[in-house]
Amino acid sequence: MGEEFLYFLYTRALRYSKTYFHSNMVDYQGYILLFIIWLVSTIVVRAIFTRKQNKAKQPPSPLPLPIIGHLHLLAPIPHQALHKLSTRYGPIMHLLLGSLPCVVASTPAAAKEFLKTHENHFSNRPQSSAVDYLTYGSQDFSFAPFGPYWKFMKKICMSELLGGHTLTQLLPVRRQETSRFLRLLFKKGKAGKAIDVGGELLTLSNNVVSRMIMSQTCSENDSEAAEVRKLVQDTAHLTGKFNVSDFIWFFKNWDLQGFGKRLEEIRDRFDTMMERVIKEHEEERRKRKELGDGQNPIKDLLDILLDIHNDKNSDIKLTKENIKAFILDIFMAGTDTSALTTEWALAELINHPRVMEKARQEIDAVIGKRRIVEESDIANLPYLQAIVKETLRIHPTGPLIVRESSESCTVWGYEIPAKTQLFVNVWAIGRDPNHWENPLEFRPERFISEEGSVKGRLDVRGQHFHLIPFGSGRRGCPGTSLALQVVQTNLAAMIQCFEWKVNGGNGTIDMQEKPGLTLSRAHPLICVPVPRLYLVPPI
Ligand code: HEM
Repeated sequence: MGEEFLYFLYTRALRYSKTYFHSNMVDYQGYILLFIIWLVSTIVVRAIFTRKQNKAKQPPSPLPLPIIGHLHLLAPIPHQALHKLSTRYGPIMHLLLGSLPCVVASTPAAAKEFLKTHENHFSNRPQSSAVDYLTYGSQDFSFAPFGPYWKFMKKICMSELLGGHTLTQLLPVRRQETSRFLRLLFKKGKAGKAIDVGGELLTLSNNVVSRMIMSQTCSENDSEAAEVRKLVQDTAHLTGKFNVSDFIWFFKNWDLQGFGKRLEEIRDRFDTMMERVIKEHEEERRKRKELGDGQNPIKDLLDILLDIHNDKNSDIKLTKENIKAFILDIFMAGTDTSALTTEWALAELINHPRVMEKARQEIDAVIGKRRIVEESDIANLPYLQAIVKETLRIHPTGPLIVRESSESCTVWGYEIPAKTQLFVNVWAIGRDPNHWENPLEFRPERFISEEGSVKGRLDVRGQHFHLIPFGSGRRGCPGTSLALQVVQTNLAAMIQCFEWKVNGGNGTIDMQEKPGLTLSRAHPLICVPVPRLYLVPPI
């Protein structure tokens, strides 16, 4: 009823303003009428909101504005704004984002309540029109509702696609890409040239993921690699944009910002690339079969997915659209998250020379100066592991975990209706002074036990709710092992092989953040990698 009344008021306002502007009349009465409509609708929204709050006990909330609710409070950087609001409204808040009801959990206890105690109610993710379109009508994995398809894909992810066996088989791919990356750094460093660290790390992680997914197809060819990178960047850019029609029911069927055309263009580019890559894989597989090649070649992720697609006995029929949408998921979830984590870690180390030196001493003591650090060395580098944990605590590259309630439930005595969006503020949780001593200080020692080993108690895999950079529970990140391997190994090699010289400024790095889905640096990290050890990375 309230919504209908509001709709009536706004259609009137809209019609009036159209007539008004079209007739080009300067009529002060118009302003008065618009003002009255705005005032009445504000009062109505507040009355509805307060009545609803009284009816069902809802978490505390600031007063919403008509139409936009609390959207205006999320600027400029949502996780920071939500953190600030939580200091006033508490660990569980209720917000209206346009017409969408949301709850925000900002402490470890609140996160545990939603992600563990009420996991069954919060195992879905909300849909957005951009993601729906790009994933062939939500045929992907990351946004699939919790159900048979998601369970099937999760099992394959953990047992095959991102499981230990596949990661071991694809180790040479990661090793080769690290070598390429280090060679480039040596070349630039010897010439005294500065690099954009974030840009080079993004190329590295994109190449690793491309090659793991579809073998040499992308990274052997520089223009194809660049094409994939551009696609990933464009997709991240568009899906990270605020789309009015997702939040304000009034504009649901309008494309006010002209997203439709851009989405179409990106999906066409992605689809053309995927069709070509799938065709090449199928051709290769057919040839191998015809030749009766008894050898067991190393399978990339696309091979594994095509095997399932062709398997008549598979529990679930995997369509080509499912495969393409899954690959898009992996590109989106697995590339810039790892690159950004490494970039934040290096920025912290440059700002904390004592920590950098201690990490270097550890690496030199364990590996020596005659070879470059490898993935298998990481287990023997507890201080390096602590640096990565400390980075993920202060700079979690997925700062907000986003879920949606599948049915109504009661959390801490609050009524949470079905279809409520949940934001778990991982960024705020990592800085909670009730759980972290001097939370804003970068101090990896907090993860080291007295005898020098990593404190086993504090893991990043979702068991300890004051450190959940990879989420928690069944919808937690399936790429955690891969991400940790890639980040730790490349960071270790960057510490071992180079001194990092910052051009200009007073030698310290600015740590400001920039808005976006993932936690990016506001200013690029530009440094000269001055070679420290003259080791030639093998190809
Ligand atoms: C430092 C790197 C990374 C960070 C910080 C990160 C963080 C996250 C977070 C916070 C979530 C949401 C978890 C939840 O809802 O509880 C997530 C989901 C996901 N991540 Fe990662 N991630 C990283 C790397 C990767 C990599 C390398 C891959 C794959 C190659 C990956 C694949 C995924 C997928 C597919 C999901 C969706 C899972 C689902 O909905 O069931 N991530 N990640």
